[in-house]
Amino acid sequence: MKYARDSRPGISHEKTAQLLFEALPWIKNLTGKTIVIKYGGAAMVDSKLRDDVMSDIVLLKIIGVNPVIVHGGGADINAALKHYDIPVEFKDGQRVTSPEAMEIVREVLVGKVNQELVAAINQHGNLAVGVSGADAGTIIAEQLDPDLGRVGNIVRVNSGYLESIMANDYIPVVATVAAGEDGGFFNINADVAAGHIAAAVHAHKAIFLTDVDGLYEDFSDKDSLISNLTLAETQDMLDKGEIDRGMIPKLQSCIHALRGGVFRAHIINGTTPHSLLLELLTDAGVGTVMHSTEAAYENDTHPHPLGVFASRLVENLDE
Ligand SMILES: Nc1ncnc2c1ncn2[C@@H]1O[C@H](COP(=O)(O)OP(=O)(O)O)[C@@H](O)[C@H]1O
Ligand SMILES: CC(=O)N[C@@H](CCC(=O)OP(=O)(O)O)C(=O)O
Repeated sequence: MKYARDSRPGISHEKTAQLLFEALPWIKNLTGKTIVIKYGGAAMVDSKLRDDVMSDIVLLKIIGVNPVIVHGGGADINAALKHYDIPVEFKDGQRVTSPEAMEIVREVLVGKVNQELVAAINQHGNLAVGVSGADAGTIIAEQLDPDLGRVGNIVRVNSGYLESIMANDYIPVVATVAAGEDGGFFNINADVAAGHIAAAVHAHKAIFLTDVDGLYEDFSDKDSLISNLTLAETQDMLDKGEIDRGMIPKLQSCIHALRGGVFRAHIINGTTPHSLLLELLTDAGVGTVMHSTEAAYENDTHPHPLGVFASRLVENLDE
């Protein structure tokens, strides 16, 4: 015999139902669309969090979204380089990559992080396929700058392999090692790769999961989190030179993606539990959204106070 379940502590059945219902227009809008999710090393703080992020991506897949995961692993690469006594150095968010460091980058990104993410997803059913950017010439690169060593500038993305994986209903998980035009491998910043891949697969959205809540106008002022930006405003932020560290390639990639046809780019905190679901399936949203066009900017009501779901629902169902 079982007794009736209590509702969740502090949340009434009505509120739970309301929150579930709120997701409906967002699900309707996202079903069938491709979304590129960049999962950065800064948000891979532990295996529990990583597994939660992968579960959220499985949920998105089940509701009909086509996710493409492009992952980093900068923190793991740093640890491995230190282990082998190889210097760790960055310039404008790009790792200075000697040929011996490139070997470690491949081992960590393709051999470790990629397989761990694939395994985490496949616990929910065999949905994920691991891909190195060098596979099927998916990412082709040339040397970006001799001072950066084996860091690649993306020459082109051949999206056919990724598209065939999605067409067969699998989730591609991409490690950002590129095939070099010189026959070697190149290290590609995962933000940069995500922006190029998003444009190449005609993604509806590109979402960057990191360890901060989004883009701050002034990173030292925690009250300056920006919720919405136009493409021009995003470019302005970069041009002003006030952004530094890992945020530079992220913004450059958002701009690349938006100019390449992606509708919206988001930066959200991957260390906040279920931030992907909160950003994609609730009215309130949680991070920074950059819009490809003025119309996209004008039409967005993010962040919304909870409670506008009803008008949003009617609006979306009428489309
Ligand atoms: N204006 C800014 N707003 C938000 N983050 C910023 C800003 N300027 C610099 N950053 C830095 O960018 C970092 C995110 O980039 P990074 O460390 O490369 O993360 P990931 O591994 O997720 O790519 C943040 O932790 C923060 O220190
Ligand atoms: C050229 C370059 O900087 N490549 C990056 C690739 C991994 C990455 O981008 O990882 P995150 O997303 O965790 O930062 C690196 O070597 O760290």
